[in-house]
Parts: sequence; C-alpha cells; structure tokens
Amino acid sequence: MNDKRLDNNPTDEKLTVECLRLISDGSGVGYLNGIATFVPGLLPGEIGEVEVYEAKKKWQRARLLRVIKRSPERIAAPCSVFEECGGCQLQHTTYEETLVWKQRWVEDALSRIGKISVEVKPIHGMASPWCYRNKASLHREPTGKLGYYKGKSKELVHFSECLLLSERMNRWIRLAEEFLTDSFAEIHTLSFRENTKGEGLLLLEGPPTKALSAEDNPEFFEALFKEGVRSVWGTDSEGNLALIWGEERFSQTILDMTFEVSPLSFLQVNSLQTDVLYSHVLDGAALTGEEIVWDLYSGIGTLALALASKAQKVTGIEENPYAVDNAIQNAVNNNAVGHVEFLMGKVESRMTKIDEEPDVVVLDPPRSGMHPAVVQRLLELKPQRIIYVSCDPGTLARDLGVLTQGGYAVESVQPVDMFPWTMHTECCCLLEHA
Ligand SMILES: C[S@@+](CC[C@H](N)C(=O)[O-])C[C@H]1O[C@@H](n2cnc3c(N)ncnc32)[C@H](O)[C@@H]1O
Repeated sequence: MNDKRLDNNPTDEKLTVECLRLISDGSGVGYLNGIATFVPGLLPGEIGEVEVYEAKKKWQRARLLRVIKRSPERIAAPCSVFEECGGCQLQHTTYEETLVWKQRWVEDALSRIGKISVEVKPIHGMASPWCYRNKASLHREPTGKLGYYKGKSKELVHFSECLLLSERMNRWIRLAEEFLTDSFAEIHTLSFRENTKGEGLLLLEGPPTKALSAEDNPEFFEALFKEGVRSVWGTDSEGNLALIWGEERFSQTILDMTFEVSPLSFLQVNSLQTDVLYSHVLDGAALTGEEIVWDLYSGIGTLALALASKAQKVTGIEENPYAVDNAIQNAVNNNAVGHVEFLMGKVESRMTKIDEEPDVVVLDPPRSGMHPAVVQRLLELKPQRIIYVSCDPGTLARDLGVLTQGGYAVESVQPVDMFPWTMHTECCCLLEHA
C-alpha cells in the first residue's frame, strides 16, 4: 500500500507545501492532497518546495529543497552544522519563537492526550540561551576525530565549536582530538562534564579490553589538567568503572548546596535552569516541616536534600547504584542525615515495600514517564500533593490523565526551557488530591 503511494508520488517529484504549524519534534507540518506532510526546517506561514521520502497511508515525511515564501521568524542558524547535526532542531528561528512553540506543545499534549483543561503558565526561558550544557557525549572515529551522531543514525557530524557548550568544554574536546590519535584506540565515546566552577570530568568508554592508564598518554592528561579537567574515568580490565587519573570526587553546586556526582549518575544538563526548575518544585511542595515526603527517581538526591530541611522526613528511591551512593554521601555532606533515606531499586517494586504513607510525593521519571504500577500505587496512597517533573510532555500528559481520573486536580503547570534550541521541554506540575 505504502509502496503504491510512493510509486504514484516518486521521491524526486518536487511538490509545494504550506506549513501550518510546528509539531513537537520541531518539523513543520502542512497538507498535500489531504495527507499530513512533515517537513523538518519549514516554519509556520512558509511555503516550501519539498520531495517526499517516506509515505504512509495518513502521513508522509518530506525533505525541504527550498523555501519559496519565507517567515519573518526565520533566522540564519548560528551553528554551521545545524542542518546535519541531530542535536538541535530549532536554530532556524528566533529564541522567542521556539518558546512559543514549546508552550503550545505542552498545552496540546495536556488537552489532547491527558484531556486536561488547565492554564499552562508562561514558559520560563533563558536570558542567554547559549553555552548552557554541562555535559557533552562525543563519538569517536578511528582517526581520532570526534563528533555527534547525525539524527538517529550512527553517522558522525564533526564541528569546530558546539554553541550549546562553554568555550572551555569546546577546548577540552579539541584537546581530546589533538592528543587521542594513537593511544586509547579502543575508546568509542568520550563524555565531558563541567561544573559551575568550570572544573571538568571526562569519562572514556570502550570495550573492556585492558585497564586504561594515564601512563599511556601523559601529555593528554597534563593538557587537560591545565584547562580545568580534574579527573578522567574509564574501565578496568573487567569493564568496571575506574578512575584513571585525577581526583575521585567531582561535585556540582545546585541551590547553594554541593552534590557529589559519579560519572555514571544522572545530573540535570542545564545548571542555571536547574535552580529555576527546583525552585518551582520547592514552591509546589509548600512544606511546613511536618510532612513525610517521597522523592521518586531521586538520582544523586538533589531534590530530596533540597526538601529535607523543610520536611519531617524524605525518602528517595533510585535504581542506579552509583547515584544512590552519591545521594547517601550528599546527605552527609549537606548535614541531612536523619532527615533522609535513600533506597535502591526500581520505583515500581520498591515503593510497595515502604511502611509509611507520604503526604507529598515529588517525582522526576525518565522520558518514558511513570510505570503504570507507580501511578496505581500513588492512587492507592493518595498523597495530598504530587509534584511531577517531566522532560516529555507526551508521557506527562498520559500519566496526568490517569491521576486526574483517580481524584487529583492539576493545580499548575510550569514549563521551563532546560534545552534551548532543541525540541525538548521540561515541566513542573503540581497536583492536589480532592
Ligand atoms: C530524570 S532523572 C531525575 C533525577 C533527579 N531527580 C534529578 O533531578 O537529578 C531520572 C532518574 O530516574 C532513575 N530511574 C529511571 N528509571 C527508574 C526506575 N524504574 N526506578 C528507579 N529509578 C529509575 C534514573 O537512574 C535517573 O537517576
């Protein structure tokens, strides 16, 4: 059936489409003979010449060949590899316009998927939306060249400067390209992290062939140290995480608290906006000091510890053992021992074994949202307030739909732009039990 349509509509045929809106992957959408046609790079109000490369019964994807009528919101993408690189989807329009669309995507998801009628607060954008990422994962070619994957492919896109990273982190990447040509040949991925002090951590990933050693390339480590990198991690001969060189502890400051983070633990990638996001969580939780609080998907304990001084007790649940170790140490470092407990395991199974009933639940699941068993358990426990932090409006809307049918009201939805120029949007939602 699909092939037949493609036969009737050969891929090299040039067609004209008018873009009506942006969908949540950043593509423009218009209609060709009543078929929804998704065109990355086309903006609302624009007319584009396109060619279809994938056709289904009800929708098709097309490649933009040229813009015939231009939107006043179109800008020249500041990044020279924007069109090839999969990292950003929205650099062809103004920052203000990207915020307008992110706001709409949240509103649409909540009403269409969740069937929720709520006024979404204006998105909290960034005053300066560049150089915000504190983490970069680069893939490596045998030549030593580093790059990002192009879209969902394994094709590498090289760049001289990524505008989402600090100048310092871009320099670390150049150093790695310069020095890692012959040594560490088996390394296929390099992940840098930078904290708010400008200190860095590097994780080298590859197959567990032999233990990595700083002796194999001392010039590289010296050069990194001069530029602020404080530790390099890799694997030992059994494939376990091992410090190759430098300081064991790497920490990040959030809301004036200090958190140790292992190379394999989750950390919010936008340091400035993390404070904004967490402030909304603290406001939503509205703690008086009496409450039993759960922090589900607690990572290195950032939210749990930010809440601890205002609660009777906070219990965090997290499946990543490195993150749980960090959280336990972070409780000691931030004088919260006795107020917090961190449990390791999957939220869906671990939460059924806790012998206490929470008044307030804060949760920040991965993009896939909550496991259905977690939603059901929350409906049984009926905490008075739930603060749901989400990086995916679609799964957020799905979960909120179930919670609202089970007796919760969505009191507020606050989008925060944690990922400028990309299609991603973070939200902090407050729910109250009736
Ligand atoms: C989006 S992060 C949030 C972490 C933390 N709240 C923060 O702001 O840094 C999600 C966390 O959930 C953990 N996770 C993912 N699935 C899980 C599950 N089924 N049970 C427990 N933890 C899970 C991940 O390891 C990660 O640390």
